[in-house]
Amino acid sequence: RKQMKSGGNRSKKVKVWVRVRPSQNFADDAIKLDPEGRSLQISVPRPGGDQQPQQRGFANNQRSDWSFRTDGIFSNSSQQEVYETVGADLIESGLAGYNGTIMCYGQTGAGKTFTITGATEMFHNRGLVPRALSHLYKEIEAKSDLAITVRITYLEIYNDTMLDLLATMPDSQEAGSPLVITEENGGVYVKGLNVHLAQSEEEALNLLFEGETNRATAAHALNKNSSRSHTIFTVYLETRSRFQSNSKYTTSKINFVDLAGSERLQKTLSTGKTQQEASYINKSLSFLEQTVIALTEKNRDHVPYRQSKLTHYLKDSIGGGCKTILIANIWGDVRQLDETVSTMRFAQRMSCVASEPVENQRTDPSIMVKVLEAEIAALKKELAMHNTLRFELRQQVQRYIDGDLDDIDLTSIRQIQAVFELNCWPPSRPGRVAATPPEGAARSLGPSTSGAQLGGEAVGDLDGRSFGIAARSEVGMDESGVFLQSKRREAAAATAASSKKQRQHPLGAGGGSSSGAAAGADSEGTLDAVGSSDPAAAAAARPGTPPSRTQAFEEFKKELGSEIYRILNENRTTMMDKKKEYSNLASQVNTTKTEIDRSRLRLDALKVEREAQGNLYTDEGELIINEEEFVEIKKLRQLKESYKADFDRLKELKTQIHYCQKMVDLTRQKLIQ
Ligand SMILES: Nc1ncnc2c1ncn2[C@@H]1O[C@H](COP(=O)(O)OP(=O)(O)OP(=O)(O)O)[C@@H](O)[C@H]1O
Repeated sequence: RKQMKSGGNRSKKVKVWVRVRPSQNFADDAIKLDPEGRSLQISVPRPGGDQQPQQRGFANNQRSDWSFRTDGIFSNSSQQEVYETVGADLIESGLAGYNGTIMCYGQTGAGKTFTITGATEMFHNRGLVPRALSHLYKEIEAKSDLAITVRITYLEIYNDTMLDLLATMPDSQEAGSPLVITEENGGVYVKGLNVHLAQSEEEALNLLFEGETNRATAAHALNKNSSRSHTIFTVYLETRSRFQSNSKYTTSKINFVDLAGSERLQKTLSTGKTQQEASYINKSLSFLEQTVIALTEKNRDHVPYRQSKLTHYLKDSIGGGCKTILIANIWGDVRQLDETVSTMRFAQRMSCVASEPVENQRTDPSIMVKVLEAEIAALKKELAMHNTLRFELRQQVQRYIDGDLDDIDLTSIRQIQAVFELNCWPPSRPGRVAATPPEGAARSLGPSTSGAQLGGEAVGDLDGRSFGIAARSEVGMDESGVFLQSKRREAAAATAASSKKQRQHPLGAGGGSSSGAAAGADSEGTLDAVGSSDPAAAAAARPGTPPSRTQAFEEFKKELGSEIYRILNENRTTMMDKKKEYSNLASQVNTTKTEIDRSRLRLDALKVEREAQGNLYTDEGELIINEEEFVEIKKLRQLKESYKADFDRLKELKTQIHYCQKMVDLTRQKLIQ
C-alpha cells in the first residue's frame, strides 16, 4: 500500500479538498472514502486479474493500493456546503487584503465547472463564483466604514492563447493587440485584459454570465458540455477607510480557476478540433504539474512558470503569499479509476506546496501628501498665532514699563513664559513684577531653555512646576492636534469620483493600457456538440459532412434538447416561484408600511392626549406612560423589525430573480445554438 501523505505542517501548505461526483456506478469496492479521517483509499485490480487493461485502465502497474490524505472530502455535499467550507473564507480574507485562489482540477466530466460556476444548472446548484459574489456584496454593505472597490476580469486560455471573455461587454475596449502577461511588483496581470468595475452584485453577475456565454465548450463522449479551455474569473478588491486622512489601504485578488479536464482520447472519442483542443489541454496540465513539482522541491531555484500561459498567469496564485485551495474533482465511476488516481496524485503534490498568505497593505502617496500638506498648513497657522501673541505681549510689557499699564493681563502659563522670553524683561519699574520666580526653579530649567533665564536669574512658573520648552510644546501639540482633526475631516469630504471603466492595472498601479483582446470563443465549438456522444453522429457533425437539418434536429432533441428543455423548465419554474414570493412579499411589505404609518399616527395622538393631561414622572425622573401607549410602542417596534426583515428578503429575492433570468436566457440561448 502506497501511503501518500500531505506535507508536514498543514497550516502553511496549499489546502486540498476532494469533491466526488455522484455516480450510479460508483466503484464501492475500489474507492473507500473516509470523510471523518479525511482520507481516501483506492484499490486498483492488479495486472493479470480478470479484467482487461482498458477496463482497469490503470497505467501504473507497480501499485495497486493507494492511500491519500486530504484536508477534507466533499461527498454528496451541497453547493452551499462547499461554498461555506472553502469559499467564504477567501472572500473574508480578500477583504482583509489577502490574495486567494480556488482551483478545480480533475478529469473531464468530474464536476469542475459545476463546482466553480454551476452555470446553466438550477438556481440552488449555482456554484462558488455566484455565491462568492453574493457574500462579497453583503459584506460590503455591512462594512459601511470602508470604501471597497470591486473590479473583475474573466480570462480564458484556449489552445495556449489568452482571450478576454468580457471583450463583448459594451464598455470594453475594442480588441486590438494580443493579451500579454506582465509582472509588476511581484504581481502578475494581463496587459490588454478589460478590467470592469462592478458596483453591485447584479453588475458582477452580468459579467459572469457574459463570460459564460463566450467560453469555449464542446461535447464528447464523457461530457456533453465540456470546457475546452481554462478559465480564470478574478475579483480584485481594494479596501480603503472612508476617512481620507488614512493613507493605508489593502488590495487583493481572488482567482476562481476552472481548469479544462484532462482526457484520454480513447475514452472521450474526440476527433478533429476537439482532439486538437484535448492535446493542448493535456499539455498545459502537464506543465502545471511540472510547475507544482518544482515548487515542492527543496533548493530548487528555477520554477518553469513561463512554459505555458496558464502557469505564467498563476505564478503569484499557487501557494507562496496566496491562500490557495485546490479542489480535486473525482468521478468515482468504476471506469474512471485510473483518472481518479492520477487526479489524487496531482492533488497530493499540490498539498506539499508552501502557502503563507501575506497581507497586501499599501500607502496612497497622494493621500499622504495631502495629510502632510494639512499638517504644514496647521503648523504655519500656529506659528503665525504664536508671533501675534508675542507681538501683543511685547506691546503690553512696553506699556507696563512705560507706566501706561498697571498690570499685564496674563491668563496662561504660556503667556507668562512668553513674557520671560521677551528681551525687554525685567522691567525697570521696581516693585511691579507680576510673576516672581520661585526659588529653585533654576534647577528645573535645562540648558536648552534659552530665554528662560534673564539677567542671570532663573525663572519658573507660578505653581512650582518648571515650564521649559517641553511643557510649551505639549500645549502646542494638543492644539495642533485638534486643528488637524478638523482639517482631516475637511479632506475626507473631498473624495474623488472614480471612473467606471478601468483600463489600467487592476490594483491601480498603472500600466495595462494597451487595447483589449480578440473577442470570445469560437462558435463552432458548440456546433460540434450536436449529437457527438454517438460516434456516427459525431462523424456526421465533422466539417465537410454536415447532417441534414431534420436529422440534426432529431439528434439534438434526443441527445441534448430534452435535457436542456428540462433545465430550462426548472429554471423557469424556480424563477416564477421566486417572482411569486417577491410579489407576495412586496404586498406584505406595503401592508406593514401602512400599519407602521397608522401606528405612528396613533402614538402621536396618544402623546398629545397624555401631554394635555399633564406628563407624570417616576421618582427617578422617567416618564410614565399608560398601557395603551406602551402596547402601541411595542407594536410599532415589532412592525419595524418585520418591515426590515421583509425588505432585506425582497432585496435578496430581486438579485436571485435576476440570476434566474440570466440562467433562463443562457439555457434558451443554448437551445437555439
Ligand atoms: N457534485 C455534483 N452533483 C451533481 N452533478 C454533478 C456534480 N458534479 C458534476 N455533475 C454533473 O456532471 C456533469 C459534468 O460536470 P462538469 O461539466 O462540471 O465537468 P467538468 O469537470 O467541468 O468537465 P470538463 O473538464 O469536460 O469541462 C454536469 O452535467 C454536472 O451537472
